[in-house]
Amino acid sequence: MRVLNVHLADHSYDILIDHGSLSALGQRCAEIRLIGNAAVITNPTVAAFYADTVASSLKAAGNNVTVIEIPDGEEYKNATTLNSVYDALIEAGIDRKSFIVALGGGVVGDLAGFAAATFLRGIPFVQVPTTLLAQVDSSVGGKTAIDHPRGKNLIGAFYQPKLVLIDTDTLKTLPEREYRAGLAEVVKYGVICDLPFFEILEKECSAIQAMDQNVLQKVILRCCQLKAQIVEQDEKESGLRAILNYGHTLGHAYETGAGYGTLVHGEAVAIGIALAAHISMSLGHCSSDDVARIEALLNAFKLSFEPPAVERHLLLNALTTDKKVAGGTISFICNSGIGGHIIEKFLPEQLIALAGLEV
Ligand SMILES: NC(=O)c1ccc[n+]([C@@H]2O[C@H](COP(=O)([O-])OP(=O)(O)OC[C@H]3O[C@@H](n4cnc5c(N)ncnc54)[C@H](O)[C@@H]3O)[C@@H](O)[C@H]2O)c1
Ligand SMILES: O=C(O)C(=O)C[C@@H](O)[C@H](O)[C@H](O)COP(=O)(O)O
Ligand SMILES: [Zn+2]
Repeated sequence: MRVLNVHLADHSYDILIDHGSLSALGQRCAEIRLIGNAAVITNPTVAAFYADTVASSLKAAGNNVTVIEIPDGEEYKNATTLNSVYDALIEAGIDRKSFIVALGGGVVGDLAGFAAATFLRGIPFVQVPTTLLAQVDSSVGGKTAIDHPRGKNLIGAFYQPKLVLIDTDTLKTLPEREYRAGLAEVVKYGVICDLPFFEILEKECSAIQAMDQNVLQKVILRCCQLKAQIVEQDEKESGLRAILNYGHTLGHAYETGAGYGTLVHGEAVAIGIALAAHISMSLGHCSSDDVARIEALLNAFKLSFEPPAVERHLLLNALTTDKKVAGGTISFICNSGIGGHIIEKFLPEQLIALAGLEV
């Protein structure tokens, strides 16, 4: 098992990376004194594969377990679903000594995490991520949220989990499209802060796509390490943490503009990364060779970065609600070469023009 601690004063926690570890969840929770009533929040797709294992493990460790299913899809990461979760938590008698388990991808993790942050003004929660994207990114760092029709993750809280348990075996049932989407966030880490890691991704591209356990676990560990290092320095995104938003400014605009669920998050991020790389080049922050390498890696992971046709006003609307907007200007994350970052500021209209999306 690979173990990584996220050091955050009085709310530090472990990330446990292994294969076949789902059945030890109850024991791992008990080790950090999470025992009593557990509410497992998941969706029908994930539940069909893993809810029994998780519920049995929690019961064997002495918990009463309630499984709460929410509909599957980004289009349900909203206030209506959140309210239905609050109803189910009340119905199940969940109290402040209880805990929530988020079993699923980033949609379940973000919504269940926000439910945990707000229910009874905050109860403990554990992340059990079952997509690659959630294992390398969304389960770590404490961003929890629901979407608003006007923009992604507009209602949320910074609220850290008590534990992240990553069982890489769960990826065996993940659709290929979702696995590929997760690789976009993996590429992000290399581009913004780790050239040697980017080079490993180039070299190990086939092994990663074949889900070679050893290589895969190293990749997940490296992503979690990089994210943890950034979050430890700037938990609530007053500065540095914004670099984790590389590829997301325009990516989120496409994800929202195309309609939630049309592009999955990682696909939108791949589009955003390619656009950010071109903008970085036009500002002199990287070379055309760097852009070609970034695009080649996205291509190698079969990630399309061709932006779909989305009307300009929809992109602009989404950009104006981005959480990085302050005083009308938006902070935009550029890559500096490969492995570095620079933050620029633009008006949303300028950004559309710079990205060549005027038509
Ligand atoms: N909080 C953060 O820091 C953060 C970071 C990145 C992304 N996000 C958010 O995460 C969300 C995207 O997450 P995602 O890519 O995991 O998508 P997702 O949660 O929608 O999961 C993708 C699909 O895979 C299915 N699935 C999940 N695990 C499975 C498994 N093991 N086997 C079979 N099917 C499985 C799901 O039911 C879903 O249909 C977005 O809402 C995004 O905004 C949050
Ligand atoms: O953890 C972060 O910080 C990130 O920005 C990670 C992103 O991959 C993730 O998609 C995040 O939810 C985006 O945050 P937002 O603040 O732009 O909603
Ligand atoms: Zn993301």
